[in-house]
Amino acid sequence: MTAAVTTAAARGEDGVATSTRHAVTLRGVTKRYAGEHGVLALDGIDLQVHPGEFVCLVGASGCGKSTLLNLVSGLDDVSSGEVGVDGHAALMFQESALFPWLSALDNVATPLRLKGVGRKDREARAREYLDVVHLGDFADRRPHELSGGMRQRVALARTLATQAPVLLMDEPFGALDAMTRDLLHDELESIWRERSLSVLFVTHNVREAVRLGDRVVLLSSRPGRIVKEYPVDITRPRRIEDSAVSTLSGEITHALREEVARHGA
Ligand SMILES: Nc1ncnc2c1ncn2[C@@H]1O[C@H](COP(=O)(O)OP(=O)(O)OP(=O)(O)O)[C@@H](O)[C@H]1O
Repeated sequence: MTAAVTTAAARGEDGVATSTRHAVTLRGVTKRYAGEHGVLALDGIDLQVHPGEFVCLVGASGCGKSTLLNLVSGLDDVSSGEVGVDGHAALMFQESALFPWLSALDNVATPLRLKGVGRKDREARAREYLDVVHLGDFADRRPHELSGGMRQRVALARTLATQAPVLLMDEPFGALDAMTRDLLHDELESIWRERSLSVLFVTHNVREAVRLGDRVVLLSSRPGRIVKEYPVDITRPRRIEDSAVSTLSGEITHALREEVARHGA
């Protein structure tokens, strides 16, 4: 599913709004889940995404990547610190979670319907977004009639239909084969540039992070803390197999391995 939130200003732990100049801002964010053992998922996260920037977040399984996106999207609340989004943010998941009984067109039109956009308008706009992801000829198909890659394209079109300037992407291509993923990297990159979006993209795949990101942020094992940020100064367009992508991916993977070993995960 796609969750869209509007956050005019940062939300602090006390619920008091403060202004933000970045697309996404996290200041001293800590998240502890309630329960008998009170899992500390994130600890003291300071992170900004600049307007128009593509930031990738990598880290070991369970380090709190999804938790961080949920906090930014407003699906969950911080335990302390503050999180802010300048405008709207839309969240896209690994599993497209399309409504199986709706056509591709109606799936994409759903956020517009929820916003109260009339039928004719929302169908015209949903067609436009399906064209953006090259699925204009598949508007009437239902999810089970589409491949995994096509379903993720529909989910991407639905996320874009929210018209959010900030995209939060939680392993959106994790379940796809390498070739399809490669195509979707190209498509996402051109959509991001054409629409000047700000993207916070979570992945397990360090190469994917270096292929896509302006910056890669490495999180430690639980509790998630920022270990290091890597600017990616590799000229675009990039290919995942480029030697410069391999070299930086190797460096980040080495740091990630050390991090995992330190925590005995
Ligand atoms: N609702 C919850 N209640 C209690 N603990 C939770 C909850 N959601 C997540 N956790 C715990 O918080 C930690 C961080 O989880 P999260 O899903 O954010 O990690 P992740 O980095 O996205 O993991 P993965 O890479 O495996 O998807 C994990 O230890 C997880 O078990």
